[in-house]
Amino acid sequence: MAEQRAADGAVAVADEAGAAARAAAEAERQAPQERRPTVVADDVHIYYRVYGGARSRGSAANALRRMVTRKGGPSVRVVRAVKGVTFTAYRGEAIGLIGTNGSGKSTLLRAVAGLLPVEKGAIYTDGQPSLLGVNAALMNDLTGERNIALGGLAMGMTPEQVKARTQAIIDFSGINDNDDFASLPMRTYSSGMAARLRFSIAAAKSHDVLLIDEALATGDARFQKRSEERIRELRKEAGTVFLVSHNNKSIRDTCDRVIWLEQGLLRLDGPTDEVLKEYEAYTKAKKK
Ligand SMILES: Nc1ncnc2c1ncn2[C@@H]1O[C@H](COP(=O)(O)OP(=O)(O)OP(=O)(O)O)[C@@H](O)[C@H]1O
Repeated sequence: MAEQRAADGAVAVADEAGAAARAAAEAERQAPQERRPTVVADDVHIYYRVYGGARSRGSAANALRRMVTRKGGPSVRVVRAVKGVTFTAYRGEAIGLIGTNGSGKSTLLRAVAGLLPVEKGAIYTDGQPSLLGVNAALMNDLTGERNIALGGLAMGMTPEQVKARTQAIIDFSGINDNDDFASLPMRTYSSGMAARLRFSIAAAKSHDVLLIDEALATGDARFQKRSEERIRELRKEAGTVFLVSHNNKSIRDTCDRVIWLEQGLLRLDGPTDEVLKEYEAYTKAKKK
């Protein structure tokens, strides 16, 4: 009997422990999904160094003087493109990056993608960020189909996955709407068609962190709508999307949070409507 009670007690304890473990697992499953950081930028500074660009040193006479006197090295001018930006991006967020020309948006995006080093501070990412810019490298002499294969493989798809998705990518891009352009070299595409193909290749895969630079601005209205829908889907697939754009409507339709950069500084970071309201007032005042 005593043994039976002990056994019952053990079962009860095991049940309790099991319930607690299940509750903890459930809490862990829910909580991190809601607020799991994917990109942390900690006081990020990014500088460009332009060689031969220093003021008052560029003339031929100055170069000759330096050669004769053997004084002074090659002149270097430092452009401080991003100056101490801090933010945390979470899983499931779509974040718009806005700011006037030269404010540092593309630079910050390239640094998040790991394509530019940071001078000071640090960027931490969970997962592999993929940058989709209008300049994303595809081969002009290869056909659209070959570029889809190359792009897909470069993003880590298997050859089978590439094969299975090629038609869907062509259809999404709309490059074959008027003729069979997929079998022609990319140099025969208009800039809008090429940008659409780049977007379609990148959007064919779900990304941990997808970085989009102005891609939506290049397509026509129908393609913009399709790509906005796809961005919403990518968000649901649990990634984080960053979108650099001068098109406030695209930002409004796609993003729930906006980071506003101005002259390399983070000016505002918050809900889309609030930040865009301030930004629109700022750009209006600047125009006057
Ligand atoms: N390769 C480079 N070498 C030197 N300076 C650069 C280089 N690329 C950008 N910059 C400078 O860095 C600053 C930020 O440029 P960036 O392209 O990040 O701005 P942006 O906000 O994306 O601008 P836009 O809206 O015009 O695309 C600018 O002052 C620009 O002149």
